[in-house]
Amino acid sequence: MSLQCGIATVSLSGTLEEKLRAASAAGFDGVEIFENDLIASPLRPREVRAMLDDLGLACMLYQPFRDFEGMPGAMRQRAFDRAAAKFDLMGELGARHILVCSNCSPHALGERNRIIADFQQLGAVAATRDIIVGYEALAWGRHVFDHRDAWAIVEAVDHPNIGIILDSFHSLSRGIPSESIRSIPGDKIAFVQLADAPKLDMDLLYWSRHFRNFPGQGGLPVEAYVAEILATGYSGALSLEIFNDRFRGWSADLIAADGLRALRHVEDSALRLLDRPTVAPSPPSHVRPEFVEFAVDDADVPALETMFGSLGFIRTGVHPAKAVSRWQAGSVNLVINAEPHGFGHDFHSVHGPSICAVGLVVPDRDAVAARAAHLGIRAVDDSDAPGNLAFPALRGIGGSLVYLIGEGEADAMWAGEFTPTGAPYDASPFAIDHLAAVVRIEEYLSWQLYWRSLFGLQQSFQADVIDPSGLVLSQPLQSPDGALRVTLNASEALGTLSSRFVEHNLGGGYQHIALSTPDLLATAGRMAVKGADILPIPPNYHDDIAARFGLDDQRMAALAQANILYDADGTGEYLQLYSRAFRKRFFFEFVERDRYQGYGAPNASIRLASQERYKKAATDPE
Ligand SMILES: O=C(O)c1ccc(O)c(O)c1
Ligand SMILES: [Mg+2]
Repeated sequence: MSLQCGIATVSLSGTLEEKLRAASAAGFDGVEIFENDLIASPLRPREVRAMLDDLGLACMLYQPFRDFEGMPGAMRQRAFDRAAAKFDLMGELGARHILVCSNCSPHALGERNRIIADFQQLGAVAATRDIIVGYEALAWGRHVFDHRDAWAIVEAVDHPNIGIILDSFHSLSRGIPSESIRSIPGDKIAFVQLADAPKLDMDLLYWSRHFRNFPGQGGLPVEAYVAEILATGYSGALSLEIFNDRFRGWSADLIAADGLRALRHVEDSALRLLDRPTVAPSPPSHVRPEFVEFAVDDADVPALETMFGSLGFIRTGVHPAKAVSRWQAGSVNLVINAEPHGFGHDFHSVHGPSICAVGLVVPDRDAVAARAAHLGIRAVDDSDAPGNLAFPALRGIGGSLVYLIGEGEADAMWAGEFTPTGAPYDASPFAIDHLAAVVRIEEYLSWQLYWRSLFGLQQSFQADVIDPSGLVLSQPLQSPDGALRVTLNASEALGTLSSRFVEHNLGGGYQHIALSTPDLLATAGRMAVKGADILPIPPNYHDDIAARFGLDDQRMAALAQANILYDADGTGEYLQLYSRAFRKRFFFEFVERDRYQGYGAPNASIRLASQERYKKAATDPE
């Protein structure tokens, strides 16, 4: 079962025409016409209707109609006159449903019987025009600000043309229990608007008007909210109503495509909560990284091999016919792709030396591919696939690829692609801890939705990191068992390392790979012997750590000498060491994680300041 999908025009950037085209191109069934978008448009309502018909979009809702119920004296008649004018307009527009949001006017009377009587009278007018009026409790309404009160009113009104409109933001921002929806019969729900939002402690109106985002991009329990709505038997549309400053400043087409993905995802999750059949396979129960592929050219290969070797990797395989090699340490596989043709080459031409693909192991790769298709995530077909890896690949961050490898298929893949070098294999005991990507600020929420909807990753708290040149946002995402961790970083400030990366790379991409090791001091010692190029950390930092955590002098001296960063979260400890970047692009982090759940956020600004010192180093090749 799938409900119709809608989006409010206020969610998208551009003119009304651009908004409608974007909604149609993304595959929505209809739109909510937001009044301001219509008022500001040169198109007359009939022309909008014609355009909607051409685009195959329904006009699902006209909204908002403000300050209607409980108006005193002459203002009451004005409210009814305004309503009649809007009903006329709806006739031209082809809209059957209108949203009346709870009154915010200081003049509004909170008298319940008056409010009920007003809606009964409005229902009578609406009935003559076959219009359905939905009453929405704004979280900041003057007298009605809770959907339970709105429902009590609608129930008492008891008119077939008056229903309730549920908007997840208004309910969930106030922490109203979603179970309260159970008492509403599905056919009294006139319409459903969905929005998520980051958890912020903020004035409700400001939070709603600037920070809403798509379900699956924020921190509100929208899935359970939708499950309660579906359980009522509601059969109308699910529609996105997002007020977000970044959405207003970004491509309507990209935002609309994300919106449809978000709706499909939230409906799928809600059906799963209800144990009902769904259209798409579930997110994989387990996902872990198997390899990271680097696109370089011939000239880069010696330097990259020197870097990998100095960090403790060993070349264990070479492709029999291609300039492709496999490097291993512990369970980590790195692939160097310097082929003069194919995907890696094309990627390098655009982005320079960079990470062009990651390989992820999942229990059932066809199921993940089918889920991706349902979510509108593009698969890369065989003809443009790099090399001849016989695995489905999906479009990933910055145009890189995500290879899907079935559980138990990796060994055959390596054996089929690479001739072993026979190099003695006593490499460092590394495992991939996390993949750190940097994306444009406008795409920051988009990539969160990608990882959450497709792979079921969960978000933890966003860190605000201070780069010497501005603020960087960092959002960790991880699979429920912690086997795949991704951090997404983005910055509005032009000079930050994140922004410089996006600029040099011509778009987002993976900036560093964090590898875990059971003994970071020993690892650092081995790297020092091999001449690894490590990011120096200033002594002031270690003086502070010594004072803050009371570590003993000997241990502190060893960490300082090895340029290791330290953090503790009350449960466990986290040690971090960074390589210098390769050609100012990507770098490695090495971590020792002892029951610690975070990513060393307090150290990020120290690391960024240390990297900043190399920003303009004259000796660097780029
Ligand atoms: O912010 C507002 O005023 C507003 C208007 C209409 C809505 O449906 C809504 O949820 C909020
Ligand atoms: Mg709303």
